[in-house]
Amino acid sequence: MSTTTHATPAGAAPAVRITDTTLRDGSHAMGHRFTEEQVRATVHALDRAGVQVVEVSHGDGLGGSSFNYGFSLEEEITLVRAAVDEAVRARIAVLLVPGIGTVEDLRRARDAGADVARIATHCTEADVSAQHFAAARALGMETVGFLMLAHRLAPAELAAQARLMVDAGAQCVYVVDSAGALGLADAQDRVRELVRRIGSDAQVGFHGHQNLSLGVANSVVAFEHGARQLDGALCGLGAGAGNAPTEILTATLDRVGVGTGIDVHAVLAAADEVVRPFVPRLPWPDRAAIVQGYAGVYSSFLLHARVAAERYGVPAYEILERVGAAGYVGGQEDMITDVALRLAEERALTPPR
Ligand SMILES: CC[C@H](O)CC(=O)C(=O)O
Ligand SMILES: [Mn+2]
Repeated sequence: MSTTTHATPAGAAPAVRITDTTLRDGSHAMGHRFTEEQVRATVHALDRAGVQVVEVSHGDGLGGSSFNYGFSLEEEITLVRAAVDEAVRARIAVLLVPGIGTVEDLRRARDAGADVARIATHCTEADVSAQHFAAARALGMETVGFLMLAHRLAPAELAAQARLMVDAGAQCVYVVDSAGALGLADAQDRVRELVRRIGSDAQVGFHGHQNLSLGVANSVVAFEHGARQLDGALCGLGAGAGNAPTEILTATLDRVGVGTGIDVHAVLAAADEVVRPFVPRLPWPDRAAIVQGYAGVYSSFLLHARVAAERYGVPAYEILERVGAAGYVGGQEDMITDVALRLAEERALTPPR
C-alpha cells in the first residue's frame, strides 16, 4: 500500500514480527473461558492471515489456572496442543511468570509443541528469570523476555534489566506497557535505550495496552525506534482496556509502509468473523480502565478490582487509584481486597453528605 522503505519486497522477511496474544492476554477478557473450538478457529484464522507467532496460555501465564487468578475452562496444555495441531505456518508461544508457572510447566508446553517461551517478570526483577531462560534454551525454544510495568523504570534502568535477561539467554526483550501508561515519548525513550544496550545481541519488542488508547501508536513509535517484535490481540482482546488490536496494528503498519507479512484483509476477517462473535464483552476504556493507564496500574488487576468493588460496595476506579498510588505489582492481587476493605471502612466512618 505504501512506498516507504520498510515495505516487504516479495520473498523478503517482514520488517517486523507480530505476535498475536488473543489466546493469552485475551484470556482475561474471556474470564479464562476459552474453548478448544475457539482456540482452533482463532489459530486457523491467524495462521491463514500470515501471523507468525500465536501465544496460547492462561491470561496470567502457564500455571495461572487457580483460585487466585481464575480457573481456565479447559486445561491449558490441551489448548496449546490444539493450537499446535491447527497451525500450519505459525509458531505457538507460551508465557510464563516465574512463581506462577514453573520449569515443569514449560517442559509440558514444549512437549505439547510450543516453541517460543516468553518469560515475564516485574521490570525490576529480571534476575528471577535466569533459570527459566536457561531451561527454555535447553529445551530448544526461542526465548523472549517481558519486562512488565515498564513505565515504573527510567529507560537506563530498564535497559540494565533487559541486559540481565539477555545474559540469561533471552533472544528478545520486550518493553511491556502493562498499565497502558506510557506516552509516546516514554515508549520511544525506553525502546531506544534497550536497542542501544542490547541491540547487538538481541531484538527489542513492544507490548501495548489501550487504557489511554495509545497501544497502536506506541507500537508504531516502538518500531520506528528499533523494536522488531510487536504484540497485538484480535479485537483488542486483553487485560484492562485490552491490547493493541492486531488487525488495526497490521493495517496501520501496512498503511505507513512497514511490512508485517500479514494479509490485512484476512486479519480483519479473523477479528470480525472469528473472534468478535464469541466474545461476550469486548474490552473498553471505561472509567476504571482509563484510571489504570492514568495511575499506572497493572491491567490484569481490572477484573480483580471489579470483583472487590462489587463485594465491598466501593467503586472499582477508586480501588485502582489507590492500588496505583501504592505501587502494587502483578502477584499482589490480594492487596486489591485489602484496599477495597479499607475504602469500605473509611466510607462507613464518613458517610456521604
Ligand atoms: C501474566 C503476565 C503479564 O500479564 C504480561 C502482560 O501481558 C502484561 O504485563 O501486560
Ligand atoms: Mn498485557
